[in-house]
Amino acid sequence: MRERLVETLRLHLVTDSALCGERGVLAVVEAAVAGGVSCVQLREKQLETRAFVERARALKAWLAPRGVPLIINDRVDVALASGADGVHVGQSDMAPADVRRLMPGALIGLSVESLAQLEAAEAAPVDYYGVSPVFSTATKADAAPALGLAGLAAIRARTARPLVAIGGIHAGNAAAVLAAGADGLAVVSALCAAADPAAAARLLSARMG
Ligand SMILES: Cc1ncc(COP(=O)(O)OP(=O)(O)O)c(N)n1
Ligand SMILES: Cc1ncsc1CCOP(=O)(O)O
Ligand SMILES: [Mg+2]
Repeated sequence: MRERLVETLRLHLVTDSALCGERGVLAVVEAAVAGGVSCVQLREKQLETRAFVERARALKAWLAPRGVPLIINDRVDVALASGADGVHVGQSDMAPADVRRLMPGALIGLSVESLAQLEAAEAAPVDYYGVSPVFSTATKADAAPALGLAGLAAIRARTARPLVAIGGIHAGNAAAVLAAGADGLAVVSALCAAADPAAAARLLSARMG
């Protein structure tokens, strides 16, 4: 069961519509999945609710027949309305226990930015942690200070739960992040800003061994 979950979380595309540009989010998702992405998180910070639900439904309709789960960032209402597979919440978003009550069978991720947060998170009903951010990143302006590989390793040493590393990850450092204890990698700019997201996903997958 854990192995199956880890396989699902292995290479996680987190979308950014500005970085996807005129190609659109769906086209970038399609290319990234063709290149080996195993899970997609739809992250929309500006979109109005109705458009967010419509985009989520369109992604879900394309991803479901391909067996790739769709996770919604922040918004349980959007996840429920679109039939998404899961929700990713951070430390100030809806509490995981409330997400679990609303979506009992969902895949739930929680961001962990420090050892203190990890200690509190261990009692939460979640499936994986987003270890955030491993490296500094321009993609998220309000990200916590970077943990570095040593910070990731310290979290690895204190939990058996699956860890998805995020923040500044690309083909050049993917192997080192896995070696420090991550089970999966989540990337935004390395895929959404790539000229060829399918080739970028293939390269990342190859570097992950
Ligand atoms: C896999 C993964 N890990 C961490 C995050 C960050 O979530 P959060 O801290 O809630 O910040 P926002 O993404 O909402 O800006 C994530 N999205 N995915
Ligand atoms: C959403 C998010 N959460 C923590 S860092 C981050 C952004 C990661 O973006 P990138 O992969 O471009 O560094
Ligand atoms: Mg959030």
